[in-house]
Amino acid sequence: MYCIETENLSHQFASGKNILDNITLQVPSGSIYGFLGPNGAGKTTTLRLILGLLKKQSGRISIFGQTFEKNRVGILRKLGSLIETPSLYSHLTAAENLLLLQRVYRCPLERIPELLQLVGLPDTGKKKVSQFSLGMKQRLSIAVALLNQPELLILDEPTNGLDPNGIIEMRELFKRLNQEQGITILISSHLLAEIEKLVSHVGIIHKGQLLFQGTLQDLIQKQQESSSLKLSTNDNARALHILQSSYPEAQQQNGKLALPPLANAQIAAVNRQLLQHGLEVYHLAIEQNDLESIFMELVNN
Ligand SMILES: Nc1ncnc2c1ncn2[C@@H]1O[C@H](COP(=O)(O)OP(=O)(O)OP(=O)(O)O)[C@@H](O)[C@H]1O
Repeated sequence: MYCIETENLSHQFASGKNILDNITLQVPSGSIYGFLGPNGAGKTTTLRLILGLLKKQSGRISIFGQTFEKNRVGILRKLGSLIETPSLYSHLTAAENLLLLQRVYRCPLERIPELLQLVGLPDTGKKKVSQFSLGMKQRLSIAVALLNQPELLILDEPTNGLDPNGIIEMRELFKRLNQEQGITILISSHLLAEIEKLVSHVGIIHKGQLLFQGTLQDLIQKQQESSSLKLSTNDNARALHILQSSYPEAQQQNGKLALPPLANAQIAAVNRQLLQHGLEVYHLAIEQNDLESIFMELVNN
């Protein structure tokens, strides 16, 4: 069952250009779904449409199995979000900010110190939000998003402005919320490396088109399929000529020769063949693209 499902979601701003083109997003219940794409890809626009912050032009959006337009209030009650700049009262403290919303949501008062502890802001006391760093504001905004005990969290680049330690802490927090409280999390980022240790599912968007959607495992599978046997010798041009008789797909790549991934016996045969032709083999190894290069490959094609 999908917690969020969009079907053929398209969007244009005044320029008339399609910013989103038939996006069919499927976020499984209980997942941590990484929504990835470079700057300007259309991530925020998609998330704003899902949250009803932008008026939908075409396509279908369902959340918790319900059509968004028909069940807006019920859906929003079970959802927490952090989109773009957090809206906080800068002349109030962290606890005062939460207190205001605690009254709106009518949740227990004890939830405030609990949440401040959870997001790593237990000691800000009388400090006003105007004196907070960007990272502290991000943490407080996450506390705000968690106040109504949501079943679904939608977070747009939530680690923006955090230092490396803060990023790790946030990642741990999101993991805990997912594992211990079963909260489904949709999180956007332009850096795969930042979320690959966190997510169970990935969607990759570029220029308004969804280029890939699947489990992280599916993406890793893609990575393994794109591995290659790399070698270098004292005369790569001659080695290439020799190898192309058995492997026509062999090619030069960044100063090395690249062949499809081979089994050990075939690798040994390649080595023997080159030695028999009097070549010196300096390097012979299977190299895997890292996930980041798979992402860049998808985006650049
Ligand atoms: N209100 C708007 N009016 C016109 N164009 C807009 C508006 N909002 C976004 N865009 C354009 O839509 C495209 C997608 O923007 P969006 O903010 O959704 O991308 P993004 O993937 O979230 O990027 P980033 O990581 O930089 O936030 C961009 O080309 C942007 O300039």
